Amino acid sequence: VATESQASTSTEAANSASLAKTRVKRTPNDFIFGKVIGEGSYSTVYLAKEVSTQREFAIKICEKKHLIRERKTHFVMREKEVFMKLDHPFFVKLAYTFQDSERLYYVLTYARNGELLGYLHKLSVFDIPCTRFYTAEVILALEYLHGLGIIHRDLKPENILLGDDMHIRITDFGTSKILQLDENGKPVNSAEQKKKNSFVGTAEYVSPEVLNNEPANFGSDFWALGCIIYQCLSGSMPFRSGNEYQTFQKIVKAEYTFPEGFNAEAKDLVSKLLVLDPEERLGMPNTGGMSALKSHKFYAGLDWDTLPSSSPPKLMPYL
Ligand SMILES: C[C@@H](Nc1nc2c(c3cc(-c4cn[nH]c4)ccc13)C(=O)N=C/C2=C\CC1CC1)C(C)(C)C
Repeated sequence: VATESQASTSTEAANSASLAKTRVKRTPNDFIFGKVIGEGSYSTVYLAKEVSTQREFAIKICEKKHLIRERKTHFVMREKEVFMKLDHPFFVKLAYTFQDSERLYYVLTYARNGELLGYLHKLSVFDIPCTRFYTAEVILALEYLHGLGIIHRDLKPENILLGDDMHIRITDFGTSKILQLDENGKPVNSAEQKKKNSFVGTAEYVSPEVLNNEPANFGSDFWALGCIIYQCLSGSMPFRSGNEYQTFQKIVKAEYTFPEGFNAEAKDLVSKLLVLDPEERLGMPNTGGMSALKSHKFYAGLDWDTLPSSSPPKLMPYL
């Protein structure tokens, strides 16, 4: 009996030790820092290698003094809150966080194949299969995100990264909004949720309602999706203009045109997303929700359920 109980205590000891190991806080010395892979508005993201495992990560570093001076602490808190909620293959994951006296460190997935935008610039436009595939992955990501009550609010090709497997990894949640949902997954209609936006997205992708200083809603992400589909197939942005003011004038009037030869099904889809009234955009409850968006003829024949495990189409330059 003694040996048995000894055995069990030693296994317990081993388990709790291994548990403790995963909980032990890392320090900057556990990593070798490499190139800067991106600058956020109050942070820098570095490529880094974990010494003990040789695994590569993206590490976001924020200066505490700068955050406090710029009153951005709530942004990093919100971002961490969002990352802790996310558990889906199409999003960058937060592996660990730690801090030293001056800085906060966020250890995140390194999306080895970089920004979708990089491929779009290299190829200038995507063909129909690639546009269908990658925008469908964005739709699945939005379905998951909105299901958690989270609005991305700054969706754009720079924030759609690509993993080793060439599936998407969406990132940059510093400016997301978390809505409280009722039992049917609908945003609760509260004063808090009607609060004005403390943030405006990137000019070319920002929605009319955000420019009119109305609260962002899930529709704001569908507007950005419309801009992204247009950009994948045309190589340019629907509301691009000489300067930001002119761009905003076009957005609030949903004033844009399609280039010659723009795919007809995609034209129909984009025209149902770039709609002034957010409630009337495809994907919103009034127009049949996510299932209506997923059954649009542009995605005819696409198997939504196997998408995350399917092999992505080759992003090929036109011959
Ligand atoms: C949009 C974002 N850009 C990026 N954010 C992240 C990357 C990332 C990687 C490349 C890349 C990889 N290979 N070549 C380029 C280019 C841009 C990246 C990554 O791997 N892992 C986590 C990231 C972000 C985590 C999130 C907390 C900020 C900004 C500019 C805000 C840094």
